[in-house]
Amino acid sequence: MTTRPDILCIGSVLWDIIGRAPSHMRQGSDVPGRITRLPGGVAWNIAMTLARFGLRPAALSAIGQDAEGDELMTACREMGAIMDYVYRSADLPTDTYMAVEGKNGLIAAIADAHSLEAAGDKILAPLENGTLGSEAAPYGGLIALDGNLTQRLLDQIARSTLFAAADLRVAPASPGKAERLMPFLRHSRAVLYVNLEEAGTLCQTEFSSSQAAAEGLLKRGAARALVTDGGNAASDGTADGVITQQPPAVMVTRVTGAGDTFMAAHIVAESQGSSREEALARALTAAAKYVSGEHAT
Ligand SMILES: Nc1ncnc2c1ncn2[C@@H]1O[C@H](COP(=O)(O)OP(=O)(O)O)[C@@H](O)[C@H]1O
Ligand SMILES: O=c1[nH]cc([C@@H]2O[C@H](COP(=O)(O)O)[C@@H](O)[C@H]2O)c(=O)[nH]1
Repeated sequence: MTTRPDILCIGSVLWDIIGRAPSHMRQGSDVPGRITRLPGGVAWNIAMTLARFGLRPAALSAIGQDAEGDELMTACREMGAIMDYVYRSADLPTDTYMAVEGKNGLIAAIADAHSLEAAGDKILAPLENGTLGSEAAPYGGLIALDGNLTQRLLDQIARSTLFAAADLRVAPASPGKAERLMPFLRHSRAVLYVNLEEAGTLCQTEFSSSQAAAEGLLKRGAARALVTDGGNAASDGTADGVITQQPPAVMVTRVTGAGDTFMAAHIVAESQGSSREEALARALTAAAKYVSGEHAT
């Protein structure tokens, strides 16, 4: 029997193919380096971070029935996620993300999430067919949703009765995909996790602080917004008001994944009954430890 998940992570679970070179790179560079492959996708990254904090995540995604898909399923299971609810497509290939990083940081990346997009609402079947929920008895637990899904499906989710009882936590997949989360601005219960740039994209403006961004998102109709701003103060805005806290000052050794760490730590804190102030402080502490290289993975 499958263990009951603590949280569903809906969105991209794919292979990350990352090329890293120790030299400074620019367009057209052809240099020696290392190429690695590991499970990725925003939903997966959130799932793994949640698992690190002690929750048992289940993924809802589309993975091909190809050899890459079989290997991905095995790798994800070995890392502790429940993969039984994943939609395995017979005719769609397993998705891939490819990035090139030089000494001077990320040079470029391409996210090929076409199979997830093509699978559409098939990935949500377990929430409808009674496996995890149904129209009559919607899933009532935590859900982390990533913005790799199509605008159309995100729109459908925002209005669906299948999600009416869920504690929905939403994150954009990349700054370029932030506007796909627009349907959740007027959603009565969704919690948005965005950085300052993504908040600006959603509100079609530029914000100078997380507090202003949280207020802006609330004004546009968001029920709740958590806004981070790197080493600057982060905010949690609800109808009850905006709480703002300064992250601990740390020596930064890595920033990729800081937003996922913040979100996962915040969800875990609230699932353990923390107040809004406490949850924000715990998320900032976890993200500070992460960027300073303390939980190196
Ligand atoms: N330079 C930094 N100094 C201290 N904390 C940081 C720094 N960069 C990120 N963090 C921590 O990580 C959180 C998320 O970072 P941010 O860069 O806003 O998210 P994203 O990775 O989504 O762009 C911040 O709220 C903060 O707690
Ligand atoms: O459009 C997308 N871009 C990036 C990702 C995922 O985000 C991570 C890289 O994000 P960042 O560049 O923020 O480190 C990778 O795991 C990648 O698979 C994704 O799911 N969708």
